[in-house]
Amino acid sequence: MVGLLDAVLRRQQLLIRCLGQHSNKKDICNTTGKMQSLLSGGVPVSESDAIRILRSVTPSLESSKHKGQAGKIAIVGGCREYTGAPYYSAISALKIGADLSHVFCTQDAAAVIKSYSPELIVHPILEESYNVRDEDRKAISAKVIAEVDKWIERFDCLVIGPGLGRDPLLLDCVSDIMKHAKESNIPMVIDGDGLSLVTNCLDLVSGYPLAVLTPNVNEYKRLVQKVLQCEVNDENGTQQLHSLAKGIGGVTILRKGGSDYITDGQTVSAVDLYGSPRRCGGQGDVLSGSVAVFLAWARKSAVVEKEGANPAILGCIAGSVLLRKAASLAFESKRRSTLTTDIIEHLGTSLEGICPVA
Ligand SMILES: NC(=O)C1=CN([C@@H]2O[C@H](COP(=O)(O)OP(=O)(O)OC[C@H]3O[C@@H](n4cnc5c(N)ncnc54)[C@H](OP(=O)(O)O)[C@@H]3O)[C@@H](O)[C@H]2O)[C@@H](O)CC1
Ligand SMILES: Nc1ncnc2c1ncn2[C@@H]1O[C@H](COP(=O)(O)OP(=O)(O)OP(=O)(O)O)[C@@H](O)[C@H]1O
Ligand SMILES: [Mg+2]
Repeated sequence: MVGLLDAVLRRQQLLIRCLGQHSNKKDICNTTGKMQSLLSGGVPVSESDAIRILRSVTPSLESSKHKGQAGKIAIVGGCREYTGAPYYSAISALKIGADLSHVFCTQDAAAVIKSYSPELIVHPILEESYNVRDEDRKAISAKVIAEVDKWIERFDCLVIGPGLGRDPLLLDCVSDIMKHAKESNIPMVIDGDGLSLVTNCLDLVSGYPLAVLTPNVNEYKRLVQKVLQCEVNDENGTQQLHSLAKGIGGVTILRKGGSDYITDGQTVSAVDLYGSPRRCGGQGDVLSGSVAVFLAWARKSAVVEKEGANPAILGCIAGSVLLRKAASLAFESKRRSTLTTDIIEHLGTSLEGICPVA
């Protein structure tokens, strides 16, 4: 993989981070067969590279391990309007192999999310403005952060934003949660309404290498406008993505779309393995939960601890590849009626196909 990255990225004078053995450019073009769909300069991750990355970060299952060692993930999201998004993200984390998955959401959302699955640990602690008198806002914010603080150090990764909504009081509380997570060195995957919060307050993530932003087309456009003060330009797409990551400062960005582009401001990788033509809502939420697990696993893997690879990049590549494999399997059987819940049902078999349990 590294040889290919070198060959293509040297043109852009980007610093390459080494992950292992490389195949050559021709092999990778043949494997993906989609070079023309990539932004110029984006480096496609071949199927064999993807498999190597997934295997390098996925931990073995051993009877000596205790509950929690395979990952404790928390989703901050879920409000009156949206209960599906935090559920998709949280259940995906469990289906991939995390041991515990928590959801911090509003009271309205909590009972609904619990009813989807007994596997999730749901904390009904967030508050929206409509439910709170002005004079109580400060006390409510303090209560929310105190509740989250009881747990935060135990988590291996937070996902901020799936179905969070845009209520100002709620977003103020989530800003505080993010500040505490940063102080405690907890990785954060930021998606959906979390990205709207971050776009309006870049300080929440800037300079934090354990932050991963996963914008869709709209979220990316708003980030580019805010940070680079220009419009999205796909003619120069790789360079623009690179500039965006640099502009925010030290975060990793996964730009979602027909191909997923991933950068930490140094390398730009592209995942364009075939997924599914169904664009049902919720696939980005599955991705956020998946990236959270793989990022948490990657931090403890030899490729990060001994070779110094960036766990955020590995987590993004692994999450993107697995989602696409699962979407492809779901589409094979469900065709036009494929839904996000069908894709979630294929996460386990997709990972088992690549990293079988010994
Ligand atoms: N079941 C649930 O609970 C789910 C809840 N979710 C939660 O919803 C919240 C808001 O997230 P979001 O993604 O809907 O908001 P945003 O990015 O503003 O997009 C809004 C509009 O942009 C457009 N549009 C989208 N893609 C486009 C494209 N490729 N190219 C062009 N246009 C495109 C499209 O507009 P339209 O086509 O309708 O005009 C779309 O409707 C957030 O909390 C999220 O987590 C979701 O996770 C889904 C499952
Ligand atoms: N045109 C496409 N072709 C193939 N795969 C795509 C395409 N667009 C998105 N995807 C895949 O779907 C995943 C989710 O991307 P999407 O742009 O739908 O996110 P989103 O809008 O945040 O989703 P959500 O509905 O969960 O909010 C991406 O990781 C990507 O792999
Ligand atoms: Mg989304």
